[in-house]
Amino acid sequence: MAQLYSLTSQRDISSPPKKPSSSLFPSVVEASKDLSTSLTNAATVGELPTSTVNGQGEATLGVKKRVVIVGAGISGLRAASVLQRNGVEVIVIEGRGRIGGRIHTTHTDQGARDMGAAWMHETSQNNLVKLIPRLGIEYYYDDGMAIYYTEHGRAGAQFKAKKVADEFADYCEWFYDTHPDEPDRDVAGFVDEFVRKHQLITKDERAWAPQAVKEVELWIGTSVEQASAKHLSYFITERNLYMKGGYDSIVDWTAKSLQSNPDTIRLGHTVENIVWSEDGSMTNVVECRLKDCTAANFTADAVICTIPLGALRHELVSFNPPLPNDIQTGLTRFSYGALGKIFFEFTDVFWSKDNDQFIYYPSPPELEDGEEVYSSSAGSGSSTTHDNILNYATVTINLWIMTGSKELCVQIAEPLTQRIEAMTNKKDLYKFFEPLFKLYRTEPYKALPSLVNIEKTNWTQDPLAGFGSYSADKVGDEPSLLLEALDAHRDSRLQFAGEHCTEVANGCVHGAFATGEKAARNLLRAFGMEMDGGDEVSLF
Ligand SMILES: Cc1cc2nc3c(=O)[nH]c(=O)nc-3n(C[C@H](O)[C@H](O)[C@H](O)COP(=O)(O)OP(=O)(O)OC[C@H]3O[C@@H](n4cnc5c(N)ncnc54)[C@H](O)[C@@H]3O)c2cc1C
Repeated sequence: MAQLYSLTSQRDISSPPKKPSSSLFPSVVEASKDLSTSLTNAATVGELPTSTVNGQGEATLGVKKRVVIVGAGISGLRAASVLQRNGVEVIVIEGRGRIGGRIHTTHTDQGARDMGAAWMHETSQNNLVKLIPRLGIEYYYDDGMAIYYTEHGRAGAQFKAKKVADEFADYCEWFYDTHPDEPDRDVAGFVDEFVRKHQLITKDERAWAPQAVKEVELWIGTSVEQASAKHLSYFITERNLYMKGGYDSIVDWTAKSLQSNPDTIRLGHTVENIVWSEDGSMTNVVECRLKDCTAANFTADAVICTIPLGALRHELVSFNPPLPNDIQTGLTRFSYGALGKIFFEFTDVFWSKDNDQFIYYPSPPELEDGEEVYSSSAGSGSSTTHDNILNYATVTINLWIMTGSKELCVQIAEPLTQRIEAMTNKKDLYKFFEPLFKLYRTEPYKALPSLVNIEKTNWTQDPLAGFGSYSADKVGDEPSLLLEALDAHRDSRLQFAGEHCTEVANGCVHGAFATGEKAARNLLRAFGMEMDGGDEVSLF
């Protein structure tokens, strides 16, 4: 798969798209033919245009517009269903053999495992929550009291490092609100300075608060050493809702209207190149490669590209002509993170049955004077001299409480995600994580029960996921540049959608969903078509 992509990104698309002649129909075929000859065995789909292209973006009476949507993730599916409902012919091109993209539920006899999105975030503002009662989805707000651990065991009620970390996050937001011209810096460095200057915290809190800040890594998917302090997304008050049966029910609902025609969603088609025009004066062509290496082209009045930010940044799809400068600049100033998950199934539940999450903070480095920061009652010495999971912040989900399965899901962030996702030996994998499970035992004198099964994510190995999980603000990023650029091109026949195309709910399913709807609406407006009033989950 990676090889296919590297070939793609180097391919020279030498023939520029043709301007239509005064007779529009022939020009559409011409453009398709020219492009199909540039690919061996290319089958051009849509040679009979469903609409005329008049260069003005006006709808032509009685002729259906066609839009090709690249990607059958939540944003692409939503875009397609909104367009279809409003009378547009849609074709969704998807590289995988399944729909859903970064929503991927696997089902075992123990229950559902969400390898990608698992929670509905910001539940007070998230319109998708309306689907929970409507579809009768079983849910659980897993925001009960978490247990905090260090390598020395369970932290007590007076462990205030987390509070100091929250205070730092407040300070960070205030600082950049009031000093917008101050240079960005990494979160790790900024929190170190914060605790050093803080005169009212204890020595232990000064040492542990920067460790507690690392909990944010499991939200943003990247390390505090890389994360931007200026754009730190820190979630303190919102509620999160977990769907016990898996997130795929939301994907299925979104895709339902598209599945009545089996030709609407084309699975196993990897898009390599998009020939596009901003103003509709030329036909758009989406060029794909199938698993058996044959090629297929799809012509359209417009294209919505929903491939992940990581894929755009790696230039895994080429654009002809190249993307406008403002969009290209925006792409370079918005980074991509890598949250990973590993599911461990055991023969028995050995952890607390009362708590939703177990949060682990790695030990701080020694203080400058070499003094040990935290004296261990366990007296086992520092585990952090060993190469294991205890050197990293983790958030572990208690699946037993959610689904009754004897499973824990450990969440990790980059750069550890890349390393773990590349591991193939399950024995080595378990050995790496085992010290964490030993800590979580409610009866520490007992041996751990047998491991039944391990399943891990592989987003960082996957070009269709852009080699990561979702967008992340790293030092020096300015995500508003991309969003402003997309807005400046809101009438373009090449639209972008996906979790990276929004400031609100960025990185989340409901954010991605809304961008699909927005891109569809932009096109309907550009086509001069009436829009319906939306449905119950519309954000407009
Ligand atoms: C581990 C993990 C945990 C997460 N947890 C949560 C959570 O709890 N809550 C939450 O709200 N969000 C979460 N997210 C984020 C959420 O999953 C995404 O924001 C959302 O699903 C993105 O949808 P999308 O449509 O933008 O992109 P995608 O779902 O990635 O859809 C893009 C589609 O394009 C396809 N594609 C890519 N390249 C090509 C190509 N060249 N040709 C054809 N098709 C292509 C892909 O296969 C994919 O199907 C998580 C993500 C991950 C990875």
